[in-house]
Amino acid sequence: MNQFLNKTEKIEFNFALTSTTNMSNSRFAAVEAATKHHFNVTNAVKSERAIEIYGKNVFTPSKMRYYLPKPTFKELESAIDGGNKISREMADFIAQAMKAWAIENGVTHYTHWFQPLTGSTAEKHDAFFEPDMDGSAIEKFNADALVQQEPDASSFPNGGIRNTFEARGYTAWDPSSPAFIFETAAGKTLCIPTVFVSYTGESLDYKAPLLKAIATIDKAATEVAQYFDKAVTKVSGSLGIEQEYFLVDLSLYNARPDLQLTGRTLFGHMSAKGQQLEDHYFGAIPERVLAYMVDLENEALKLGIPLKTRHNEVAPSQFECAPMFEEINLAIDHNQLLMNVMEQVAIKHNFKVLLHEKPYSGVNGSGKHNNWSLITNTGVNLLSPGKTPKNNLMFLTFFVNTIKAVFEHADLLRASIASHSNDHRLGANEAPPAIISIFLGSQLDEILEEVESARVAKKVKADANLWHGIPKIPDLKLDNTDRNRTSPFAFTGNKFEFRAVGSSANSALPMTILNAIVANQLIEFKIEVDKQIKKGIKKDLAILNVVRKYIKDSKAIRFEGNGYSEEWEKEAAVRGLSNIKSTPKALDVYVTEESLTLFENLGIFNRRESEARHEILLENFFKKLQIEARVIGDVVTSQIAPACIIYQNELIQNVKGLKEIGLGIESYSSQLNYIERISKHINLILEKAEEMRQARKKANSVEDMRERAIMYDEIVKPFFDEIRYHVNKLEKIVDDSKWPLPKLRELLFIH
Ligand SMILES: NC(=O)CC[C@H](N)C(=O)O
Repeated sequence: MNQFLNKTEKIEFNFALTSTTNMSNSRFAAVEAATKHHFNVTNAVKSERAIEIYGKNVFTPSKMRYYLPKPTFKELESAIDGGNKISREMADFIAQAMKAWAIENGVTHYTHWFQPLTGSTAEKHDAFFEPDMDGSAIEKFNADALVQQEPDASSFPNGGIRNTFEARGYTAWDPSSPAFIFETAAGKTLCIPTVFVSYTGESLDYKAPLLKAIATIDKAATEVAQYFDKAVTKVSGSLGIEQEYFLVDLSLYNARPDLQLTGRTLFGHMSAKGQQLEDHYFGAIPERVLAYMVDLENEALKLGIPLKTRHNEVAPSQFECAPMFEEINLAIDHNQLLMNVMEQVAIKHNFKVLLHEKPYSGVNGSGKHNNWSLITNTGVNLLSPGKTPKNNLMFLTFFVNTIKAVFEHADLLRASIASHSNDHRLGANEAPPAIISIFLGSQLDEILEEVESARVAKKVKADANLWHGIPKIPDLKLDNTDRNRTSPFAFTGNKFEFRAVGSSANSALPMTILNAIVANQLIEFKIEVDKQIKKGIKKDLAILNVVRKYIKDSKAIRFEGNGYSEEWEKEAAVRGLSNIKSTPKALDVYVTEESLTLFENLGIFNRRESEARHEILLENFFKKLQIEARVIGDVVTSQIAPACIIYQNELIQNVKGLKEIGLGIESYSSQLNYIERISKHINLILEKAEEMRQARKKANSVEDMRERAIMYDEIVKPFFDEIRYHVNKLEKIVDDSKWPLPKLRELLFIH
């Protein structure tokens, strides 16, 4: 019948459905509002032509060229390309150009835009406006304002780095990521990407170490690439970030304190229909969601974020967007910015975007798959099998060095993706497990077997032309390579896909670690190869010898099978691979002597920075659990238990009435059973909530941050599922009209 109604009638029809229910219940008010939102999809949003709006709000090189004197522009270009320092004088020119461009575009304020260790981005706006001596006003922005600002470092996570007497921190301009205009209904702000460091120079953000890792891998990879091609003078990482997310109606979200405060549902009986029919993945995008996506894409494109792909993901109400590849630092800035834009645009559509890795237990979680590769200044993708045998050896070199790096430092990669929220996702419903392994695909797996075999070595030695001995690697088409969703680190034809990264994470951390360990591996590789060359072994053979050795050494990390299976967990243990399931323990590796030395040698983190970061991550972990525990306590005592008691009282009245009119126990035995069950579950949730509070108190009394985080994980967190279990039982028996929280079926299916 629905299909014959027009939109207004549909809305009225739906009101009629809900109006019989208890409207004083905020859940039903939310359901009603969500239904309205569903039927009021705005048609005002239209896909704009990408080539017309792309980069409109970005101070791109072409805009700079327009605003800058020619020699200054040339100087700036080579400074950015070569990673050289920009002089004060040049910075002043750039500041003037930026100001002119921004003001012409209606911008009133500017801000340094940085990525402190809170996980979100930070900004502090200043107006261009300044009063002049004569009582009028001018608009001012100069090199000082562009290059460096001084936010108070003590109010950001700093892991004890700041001295009590010196709370200052500095943000410093990152010229390799272009300034952009962030536009909201309230106005426009010029945002200048910056790093954030303490007064004493230690990094307090995600970007500074990433930039160091990028420089380190550039140097290490360039030196190795020069074995094959002297024209290579620079190697950059490229990154394509797939972003998974959930959308939930804003009214329903606002009626769920758990979603509001923790980003995930802490209670909720699974909807009878979830993802079991596999009918959502790649399905037709719901109209309201498509309107959101189009709006998001328009805004992202204006900011120079090259969004290209959109689709439904596996779980109901789960979606994905993905941009084209970009240089790593830019890709990460864009992803951070994208997450902000996603939230901003969602509100306009009465949606809330959930970036949490596991908003709903029982359906798929969300990842942020990081597709990483290395590209030379000559345009060669070092992880793409080449057309010539010589290129094949180059490919094998970088491919095998990456595998070896992951093998040697799997625990660091595991730590780089560890968070309280990703703990719920790893190993649950289609997400990669906590065991780091690499999937290569059968073709490449076989090729490595062959390269490793003595047969190839003999052939190569016998053949004057070394290249002919190396097995030919066919031109791999992306679509031809097999896929393995169960692998945390999968090769996909011309790049590695680090799938274990969580949807809410800042990719800078996993990318800092990945680039650092691969750089370190390449440095070691070069030392070994050079040693052999010195001994008189031909360069190509020396390379092949070390590659073969690495293939052998790193075998244990390669796994082609089902990463979800129990057998893999057992086999991984036999192979000696770690399976660290909880964050506080996964983080230990950051402060082992080996890691401290590694990061120090590579110039990425000094000891103090590593230790501070470790502490910040632990603190963040336990605080997030602390918030979840508090929300659970509040909701069960002030919403769930009272609602259940009201229903229980109705049942009691019913039983009394039936008794009064002379009916026997057989007429109200079910009611009695319900009354008892409700009492049992209410008592349990209230008791458990109190026990959980005591456990929290105990954990809070522990000084050592690691110990405290572990206690939260081991003695507080287990209550969450226990309480959830009983709440879900109650949800099933209590009168639907009295249930105070929007149910999962409503959260997942009204959009
Ligand atoms: N289709 C997919 O790729 C599922 C990925 C899954 N959502 C994850 O958490 O990584």
